[in-house]
Amino acid sequence: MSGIFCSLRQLSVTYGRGRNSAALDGIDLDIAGGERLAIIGESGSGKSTLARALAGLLPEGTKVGGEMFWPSLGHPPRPGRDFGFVFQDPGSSLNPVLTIGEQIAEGARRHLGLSWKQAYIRAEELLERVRMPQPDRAMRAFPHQLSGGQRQRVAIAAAIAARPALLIADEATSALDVVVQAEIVRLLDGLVREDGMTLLFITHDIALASGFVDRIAVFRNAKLVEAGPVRSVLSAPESDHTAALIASHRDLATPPLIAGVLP
Ligand SMILES: Nc1ncnc2c1ncn2[C@@H]1O[C@H](COP(=O)(O)OP(=O)(O)OP(=O)(O)O)[C@@H](O)[C@H]1O
Ligand code: NI
Repeated sequence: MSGIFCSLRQLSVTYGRGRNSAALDGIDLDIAGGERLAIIGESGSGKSTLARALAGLLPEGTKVGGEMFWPSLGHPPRPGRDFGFVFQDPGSSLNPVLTIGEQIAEGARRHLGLSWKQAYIRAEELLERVRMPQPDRAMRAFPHQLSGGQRQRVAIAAAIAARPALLIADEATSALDVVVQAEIVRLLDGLVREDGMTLLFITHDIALASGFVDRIAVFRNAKLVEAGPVRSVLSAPESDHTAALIASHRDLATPPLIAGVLP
């Protein structure tokens, strides 16, 4: 897939009641179909607000200005169908009283029009794709019986069950230890490549993102500071803020990371 997947023009978002400062202010950004785009920024810079705006998940009473275009979809994305969301805490997206199999199958059944039987077969295939150990047993397990990394694999399987065009990972690896973090990043990278999905990888960790994304967009105080290919942002950042973010990760300067940590 290529071409523009989504165009933002002067997108502004102000949450309702008692807030007069914008959470996003005049954002111009194009997202190409099939690209892996990292959204980087400090806490409160507006990263999750951008994800919610794209997904149409802003709370009621939020003021939205500017325009959003979806040239290839032709309509705003439908939750669960056109995009999948993976959050920091899979506990919040997984239902504690449903088996892993039930929750993954539900999305496939509803959005792809499969029978329960077909949906269960697809759910087990998805658990294999996210490299869940013993997928047949995992189908019958409940979320609390899994480790944090395994729950995140399940959340990813559920997010891609309906073959979305866009996958949004919002701090999806932040709660995991570095080894599991690297595994989940490698998994996401493989899945979006295989399926030609567009990936929005939201993180405060520029080093982690730089290892596998195509482009980086840096946010600060509701504004887009700069956006560009990983190499140019890392080697010649336009803003002092980006330079400072890079400087705080000395290991970013080492060639293996720039060349990609993922062989
Ligand atoms: N539901 C909400 N109602 C009111 N204000 C909100 C709401 N959600 C976020 N904000 C405010 O909007 C601004 C941007 O928040 P946002 O969650 O987008 O930042 P972020 O970059 O994702 O931060 P973090 O890295 O901590 O997740 C912040 O000032 C935040 O307090
Ligand atoms: Ni956030």
